[in-house]
Amino acid sequence: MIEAEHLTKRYGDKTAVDDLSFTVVPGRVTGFLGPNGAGKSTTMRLLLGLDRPTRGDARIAGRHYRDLPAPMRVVGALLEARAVHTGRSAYNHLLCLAQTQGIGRRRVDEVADLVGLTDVARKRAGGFSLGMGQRLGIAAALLGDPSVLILDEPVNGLDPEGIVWIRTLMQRLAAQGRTVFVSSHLMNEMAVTADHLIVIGRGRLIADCSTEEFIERSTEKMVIVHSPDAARLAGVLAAEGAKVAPDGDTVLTVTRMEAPRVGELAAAEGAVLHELTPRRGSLEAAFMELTRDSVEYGTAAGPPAPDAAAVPPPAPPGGAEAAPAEGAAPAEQGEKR
Ligand SMILES: Nc1ncnc2c1ncn2[C@@H]1O[C@H](COP(=O)(O)OP(=O)(O)OP(=O)(O)O)[C@@H](O)[C@H]1O
Repeated sequence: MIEAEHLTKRYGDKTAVDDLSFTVVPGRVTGFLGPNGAGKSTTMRLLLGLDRPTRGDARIAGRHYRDLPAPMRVVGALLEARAVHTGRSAYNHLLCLAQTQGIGRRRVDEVADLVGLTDVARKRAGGFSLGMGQRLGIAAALLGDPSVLILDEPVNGLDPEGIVWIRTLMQRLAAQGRTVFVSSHLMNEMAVTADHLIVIGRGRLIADCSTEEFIERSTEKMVIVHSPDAARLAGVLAAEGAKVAPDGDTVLTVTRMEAPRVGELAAAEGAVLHELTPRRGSLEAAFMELTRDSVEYGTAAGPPAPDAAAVPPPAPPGGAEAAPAEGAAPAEQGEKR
């Protein structure tokens, strides 16, 4: 378990983390989200004892990081900054880390294999691509077979195959009963990876809930209807309280009404349906909505519009109402700044 209690970090006048309290429990992947500068990396550094809180407490498995007797066996971490000895081979990098904690060569071979680095393990880590570097960092995080994983942007630099691989790995580690705490800016990826979310903005807690609840809280569910009788159906649905936005002659985006009810009304009207698809809002749209006031480094034009699934279509003509829509033992990690 990871626990933050009234965690606060100030750098001069800047409050990077502001009275943050949350718990990350085992058995699920918990996503850690927030706009740029929200305080995610600082929080992770505080958890890992790389920085001292100004106030509050951060514990892993019930202890401060510095009090863990064999930290790598309890918590594996991948932080954004890469901290490898560039002249050393990947294998030797892992071996050196392992030796600091009495971990044997067999485990080094195992993790190199697990992250798909066996073929290049003897190559100089300094020549690694960003994606290979991430894999090496993840291998280092896993060395001690820890029950807690703290991963800062692990997907960074990975190709599509690598992204699927890390997603599957995180889900497998959580299913084994481990605590997996992962930050990312890739909303589509988090939507399919994280069961639970902790969202912060300007160092403060914005949400601590399931991914599904987070999306439902701030986006509207919608139903996409394809029908050759769309115009007639739009009137019927709007009269029954739905918000209907036509898209061309045959497509309707319906909100404020569930798919079964749309189907029933279509049947009663004798309207032919070619498609009736319930669609939930996107995590990206929910994130934009809930963090709107916390964006520190926004552009003058504001954040870009969320994806189509959640964008309100234009007002329809005629009648129908418009719808809205490294592992390294952290001590091995370099300072981010
Ligand atoms: N060592 C430091 N000295 C001064 N300010 C810092 C330091 N570390 C972080 N900050 C500031 O604290 C705030 C939070 O930074 P942090 O890197 O934790 O955010 P983040 O959520 O990880 O951002 P990003 O998503 O861009 O990586 C930022 O405004 C940052 O400039």
